[in-house]
Amino acid sequence: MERVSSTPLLEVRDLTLRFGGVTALDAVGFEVGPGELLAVIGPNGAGKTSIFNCLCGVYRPQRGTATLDGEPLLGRQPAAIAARGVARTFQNLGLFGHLTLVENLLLGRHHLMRTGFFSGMFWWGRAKREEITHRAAVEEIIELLELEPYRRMPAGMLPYGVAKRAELGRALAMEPRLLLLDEPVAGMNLEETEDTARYLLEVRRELGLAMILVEHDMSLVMDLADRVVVLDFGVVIATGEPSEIQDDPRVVEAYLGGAA
Ligand SMILES: Nc1ncnc2c1ncn2[C@@H]1O[C@H](COP(=O)(O)OP(=O)(O)OP(=O)(O)O)[C@@H](O)[C@H]1O
Repeated sequence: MERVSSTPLLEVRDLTLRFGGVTALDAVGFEVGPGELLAVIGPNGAGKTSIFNCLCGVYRPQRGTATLDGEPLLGRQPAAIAARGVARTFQNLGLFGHLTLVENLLLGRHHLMRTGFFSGMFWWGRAKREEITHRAAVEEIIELLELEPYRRMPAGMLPYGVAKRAELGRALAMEPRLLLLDEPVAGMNLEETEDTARYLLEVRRELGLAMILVEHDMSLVMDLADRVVVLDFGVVIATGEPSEIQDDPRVVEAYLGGAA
């Protein structure tokens, strides 16, 4: 498949993260082009989630760089990284259970809101206009992900597959430039998995968003990814298009080794 652009949106170089004696990431490097969907795969403990935690500012790697459109990401606070356009979905859902779906999506836009509570009281005209804009943006996402029937339902009461979709919606509400998807189909049945693949393709088609997908479901990875990075014990052992990766002996070995 043709690469989307030659200028990368995200460039990760030499990323190295250690926990005591454990090297979770060892000089990891990869790029994501604008609009590209890059999958990161590897056996349990290979370091996939650690990459996300570094990119989001949760972990501080000992070495390496990560730039988004040339701007450094590492060393910043998670909120500052989110404000620069990196959004993430969580394996175990990052929704507030007692808030409705719409409220959760509005919260996702918090960093885009310019009117605080007090200025909202005094400048109600501007605050009102701002709220209308944010609600309209949220409604567009609800429509895109076909979440209309669940708008007013507390997130904690959503069926699992719908909650995962709402989680995707919360991340999209942040208007990211790069979306990090952490096992979006974990725990889903086949039908929910196929639905999720369809929604991800739709998001990509409509928004042209660059994404990194960490996922154990190989058929989803092979169907959706433009390129795949394979990690094993914190080291990148292969990078390529899905068809190239599938037959790579190092990849087969890493997976068989993991399963043995
Ligand atoms: N906070 C931490 N403290 C200590 N060790 C950690 C921490 N986070 C990750 N590790 C270690 O770093 C390595 C990589 O873990 P990571 O969770 O990134 O792997 P993964 O590929 O996402 O695994 P999985 O597929 O099981 O989610 C593992 O050896 C793990 O035990």
